[in-house]
Amino acid sequence: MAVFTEVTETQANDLMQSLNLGQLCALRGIEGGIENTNYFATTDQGEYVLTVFERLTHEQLPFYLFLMKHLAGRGIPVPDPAANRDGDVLHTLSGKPAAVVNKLAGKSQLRPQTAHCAAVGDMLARMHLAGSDYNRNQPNLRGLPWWNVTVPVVLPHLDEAQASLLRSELAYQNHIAQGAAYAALPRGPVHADLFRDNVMFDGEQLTGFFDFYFAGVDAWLFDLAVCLNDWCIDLPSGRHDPDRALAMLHSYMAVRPLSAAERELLPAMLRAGALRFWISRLWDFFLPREASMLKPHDPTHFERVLRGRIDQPVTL
Ligand SMILES: Nc1ncnc2c1ncn2[C@@H]1O[C@H](COP(=O)(O)OP(=O)(O)O)[C@@H](O)[C@H]1O
Ligand SMILES: N[C@@H](CCOP(=O)(O)O)C(=O)O
Repeated sequence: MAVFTEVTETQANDLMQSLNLGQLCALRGIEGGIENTNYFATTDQGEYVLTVFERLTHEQLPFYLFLMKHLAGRGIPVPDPAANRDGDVLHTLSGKPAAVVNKLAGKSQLRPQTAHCAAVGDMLARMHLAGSDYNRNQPNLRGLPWWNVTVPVVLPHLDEAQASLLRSELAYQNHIAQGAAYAALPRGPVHADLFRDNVMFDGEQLTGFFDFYFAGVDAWLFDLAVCLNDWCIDLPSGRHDPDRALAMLHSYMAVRPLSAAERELLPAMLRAGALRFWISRLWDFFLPREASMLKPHDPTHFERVLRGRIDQPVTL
């Protein structure tokens, strides 16, 4: 269970009251999640999610929280951070930054069909367009500069074949990032971690995107690639699933057609999306933070996905 920081009922009740969200009835730590402490907080007015941020700072958090507010205000189904009477959406609990958002309806669809992939593609494109006039700027903190710093830290833990793949892929991505096609990619706020466990569905109806705490300004195509790598693969092998991928791509492109540079770099960004999560999973696995009962994700999954993207590039 990912409760790194214990929150008492008195602390939670005081926070809910300061946000005018009513009297606390129940507080329950949420299992799952690996980054932050999350609680479901039920009051006499509704159901909310209280998050204590374990890694992100008071300086970084306004970018994410106001992005969610911006998107919610434009009709994208994302959690809307609650403000106190001074308009602040970032609060403090036990000396750490904290926020309260509305609880989304629905549940995650961990075995998605083409209809779910199409719904994600459609909403992802709408979210990109809705975020294009967001006025805060923060890079994707898990982007290329972080890969360059983190790869040397994890390399000593790998066998020679893995280390060689990791080194060569990092070199390839640095090369791609210096090219003209990469510079031409349309950019804006991206979710950057829109895995199956960060989307809610009611049947085939998409009810929300959440967990924006890896968001940042980056290439929109990178966001799409991260989704394709998680939603549109055969899970055991990591192999690309053409039916689900085309469903996602077509519904994305029906809202926002891809540019020539995006079509050209789709194979490279699929590799980048796999590399990013291979590195972070290796980092979590070999250099874990202290946490109660934290279960790191399997890094070898994204090693397989990356090898698949290199051996069988996916083109449009
Ligand atoms: N706004 C929300 N509405 C409904 N459930 C949520 C919401 N935010 C988080 N959750 C639940 O909490 C779990 C963990 O949240 P998540 O943001 O993924 O944690 P972490 O940031 O630690 O990875 C999710 O899988 C989901 O079940
Ligand atoms: N999606 C990432 C890990 C981030 O965890 P989340 O629970 O915040 O989505 C992965 O699968 O490696």
